[in-house]
Amino acid sequence: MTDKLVALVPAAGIGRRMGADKPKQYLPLTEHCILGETLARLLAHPAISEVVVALAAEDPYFDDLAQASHPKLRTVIGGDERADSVLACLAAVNPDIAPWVLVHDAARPLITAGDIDAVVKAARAGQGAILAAPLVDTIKWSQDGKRIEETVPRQHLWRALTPQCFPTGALRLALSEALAEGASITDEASAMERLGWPVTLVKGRNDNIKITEPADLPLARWLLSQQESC
Ligand SMILES: Nc1ccn([C@@H]2O[C@H](COP(=O)(O)OP(=O)(O)OP(=O)(O)O)[C@@H](O)[C@H]2O)c(=O)n1
Ligand SMILES: C[C@](O)(CO)[C@H](O)COP(=O)(O)O
Repeated sequence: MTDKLVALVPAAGIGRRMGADKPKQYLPLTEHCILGETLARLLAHPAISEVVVALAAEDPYFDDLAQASHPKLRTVIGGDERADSVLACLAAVNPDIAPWVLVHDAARPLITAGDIDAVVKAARAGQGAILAAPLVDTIKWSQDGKRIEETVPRQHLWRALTPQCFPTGALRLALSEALAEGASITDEASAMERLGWPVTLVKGRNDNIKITEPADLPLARWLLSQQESC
């Protein structure tokens, strides 16, 4: 891997669905909180030269993290939506120096070096790639969330995960345009898809969960113990 690769970490969310007394990324997980564990893994990866983290304005927690003063780490102020936070990170990256970025949710602390390598390799072999997981359940469509309208074929459906790896300049353009046009953008690939950009799917590990609700915390701790015994 030759070109400089910068990791962008949106970490400015409030964790509404977690319903804790602080944003979920600061809840304890290992010896680190969720964000600390995510950053420790990204900072330890040899292909990642820098990590840019988007934080909420006046975040009172970040400075207490062990990783806060790491020389490879920079912080920016995030925005109202995840895409605004990613765009704020992108504004801090020079595409001439770092032509590729790797966007990874703070809330996915179980990311492994192997999955990072796989998505970066696929991205560079094409024009961008994301980790994803094929759906394994039978899928129902319901308008009102009560009565089933139909069963949807699942064979072409995937769940988008992170990291997602794209050329820096193209991603900045795609996100800026999408937000300017009021599109709902919940991951980087969806901004690139709007421009007809080819995005490669890379099957990721099942343990790369996004910690979203209270039950995800004990699950994440158990998955972590299984990674440690691998
Ligand atoms: N304005 C926002 C919203 C989200 N995020 C980040 O985007 C990632 C994925 O978002 P999600 O898991 O949905 O986190 P929250 O938005 O905090 O959760 P909720 O939707 O339950 O409030 C998280 O690392 C979160 O901190 C962000 O940087 N800026
Ligand atoms: C990017 C993402 O992690 C893909 O699964 C996810 O879309 C971000 O979380 P959100 O709940 O959609 O903001």
